[in-house]
Amino acid sequence: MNREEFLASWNEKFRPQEDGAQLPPHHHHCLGCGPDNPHGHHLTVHRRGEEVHATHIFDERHVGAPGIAHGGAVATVLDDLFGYLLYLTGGPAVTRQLEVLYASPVILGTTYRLAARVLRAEGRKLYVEADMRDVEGSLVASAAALFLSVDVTHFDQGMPR
Ligand SMILES: CCCCCCCCCC(=O)SCCNC(=O)CCNC(=O)[C@H](O)C(C)(C)COP(=O)(O)OP(=O)(O)OC[C@H]1O[C@@H](n2cnc3c(N)ncnc32)[C@H](O)[C@@H]1OP(=O)(O)O
Repeated sequence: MNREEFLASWNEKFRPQEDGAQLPPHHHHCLGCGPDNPHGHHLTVHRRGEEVHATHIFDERHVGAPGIAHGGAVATVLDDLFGYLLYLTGGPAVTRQLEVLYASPVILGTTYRLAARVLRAEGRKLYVEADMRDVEGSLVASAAALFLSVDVTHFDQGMPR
């Protein structure tokens, strides 16, 4: 994606989102949610009140130990889900610090439910937390992160020169 395409989608992404709405992917090749990334998780995320929710099944592309999702893949999904809270807070931010607690192995081919929320905002700082549960409601992973809001020019650093 070039700078012009990225900026063109900016206002559309950060418009107010109704409760229950499916939220837009960060961009089409995003590892967490981009529909056109063949290696990606293709997360589909909805607003539920002041939270964002997703359902996810890890597959063989995400394997760590046999039959079990790689911890980095789990962190990717949690980090990307945090990125959806930005549609509720209204502007871009990036992960400064991410902590993941792995409570149980995440089994490939199994459905998990994820939810994330903002704990508090202090100036540019956004403190967020998320949990991932199996369909019975048992916690399998949780995460806490600090996001820092950035200006759109932050993303110039990754644009082709
Ligand atoms: C289309 C939307 C795009 C969104 C996509 C979301 C995708 C999912 C999320 C991601 O994967 S984001 C990608 C991974 N993250 C990055 O690439 C970020 C890389 N890091 C940076 O670019 C810079 O470190 C960053 C912009 C985050 C911050 O640099 P700054 O120079 O702007 O911040 P600075 O170091 O001055 O810190 C700002 C404030 O935060 C404070 N701070 C920093 N780290 C802290 C910490 N760990 N705990 C508490 N406070 C902290 C710091 O003390 C300071 O406080 P004060 O304003 O009060 O002085």
